[in-house]
Amino acid sequence: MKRKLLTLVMINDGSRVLLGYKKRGFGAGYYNGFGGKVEPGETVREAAQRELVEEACISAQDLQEAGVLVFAFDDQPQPWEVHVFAASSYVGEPAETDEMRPVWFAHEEVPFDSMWADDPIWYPYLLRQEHFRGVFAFQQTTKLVWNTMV
Ligand SMILES: CN1CCN(c2cc(NC3CC3)nc(N)n2)CC1
Repeated sequence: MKRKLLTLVMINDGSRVLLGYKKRGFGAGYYNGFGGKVEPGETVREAAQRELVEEACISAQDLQEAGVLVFAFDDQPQPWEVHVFAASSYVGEPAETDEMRPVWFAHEEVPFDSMWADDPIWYPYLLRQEHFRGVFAFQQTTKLVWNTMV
């Protein structure tokens, strides 16, 4: 089955991670990395870079593939395939946009209670810079019901 391709960029400077407070739309009220849809005619990597500029006004210099997250929802047939990238250096200064308010968090202070339920499961791999692949099933797109990290 064709999957919906999405991107997520995590800026990790080794001791802190830059998260965006989502001000509206899907996931509003949660902290997350920066990302969005892959448009026709662009690669996943190009889409990741574009969304980072649009949402946080910075351009990553050392974007690396960090992992892939697949989400199956019980209220929609098409699974999501989220390509997660990590970067430690960027050009520009993180700035608030209509979508996102950028905030730095120490690795030990990541606000998981204001984030998607899958995040605590894969962040440890991200912070240890180990490539991860996870498959998640969500009920009513809010309650994580099952997960396997492969
Ligand atoms: C533009 N994308 C949307 C999806 N997204 C997600 C999703 C997610 N869980 C899924 C149950 C929703 N968990 C994180 N951390 N990010 C990344 C950005």
